[in-house]
Amino acid sequence: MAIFELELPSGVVAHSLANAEKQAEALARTVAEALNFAIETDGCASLVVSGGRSPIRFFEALSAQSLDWSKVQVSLADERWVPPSHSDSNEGLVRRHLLQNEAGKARFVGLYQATPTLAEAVAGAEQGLAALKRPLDVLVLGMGDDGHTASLFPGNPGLGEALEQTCEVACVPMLAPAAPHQRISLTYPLLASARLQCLAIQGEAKLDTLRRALTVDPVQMPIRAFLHSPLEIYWCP
Ligand SMILES: O=C1O[C@H](COP(=O)(O)O)[C@@H](O)[C@H](O)[C@H]1O
Repeated sequence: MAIFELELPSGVVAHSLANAEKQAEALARTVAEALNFAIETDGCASLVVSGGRSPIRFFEALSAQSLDWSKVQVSLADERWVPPSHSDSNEGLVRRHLLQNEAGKARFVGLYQATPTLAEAVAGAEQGLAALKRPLDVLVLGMGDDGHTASLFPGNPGLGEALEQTCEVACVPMLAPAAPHQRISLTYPLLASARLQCLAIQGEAKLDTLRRALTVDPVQMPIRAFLHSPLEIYWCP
């Protein structure tokens, strides 16, 4: 199934790239252009990226883009509640693959704190996120095979509220059903405030997930909440 066979809501743009390298380059160019535009117009820019297994090439392509990185804030759509040195840490991933060389001058707004409880870490992350330029300039989402995005996982008690446009908090605690770590996720209104919203996915299985998501409610498959204009999907086989 090619991405163009999906009946996407009007205003959702789909880019089909030949391979992961071309996907990373195309997405990095689009993101850098939007960040440069924000720096020119507002003097600074905010970028929220996702973790997981797939964004490494994109991070490396983006870190090589010509940008005044000292004027860019970088934060995360979600985090596992583990220290940055842990192999599952999204902060660690971003530090290793994006915040390198010139891009190391960007200001990182992390979500992890070494607190006794997850609730305290979420409260600390909420305070840190207050410094993030809003509305966001750029959001890059990923998507799990169950239709989760950021760490907005189906089945979590606080999910419905986190997906509401009226949700007043920037982040919430979440638990992934099949993964060991507790999580912190940004909520829908902050994520969806981004002027440029991109979803980066790879492989036919993720197109199947997307096709299913188009037929259900966001609480069943949270990516559904983002499947509207101005989303741009970057897909490769
Ligand atoms: O758990 C997560 O998974 C999703 C998807 O990751 P991928 O490696 O399959 O692309 C990711 O978007 C999210 O940030 C991450 O915490």
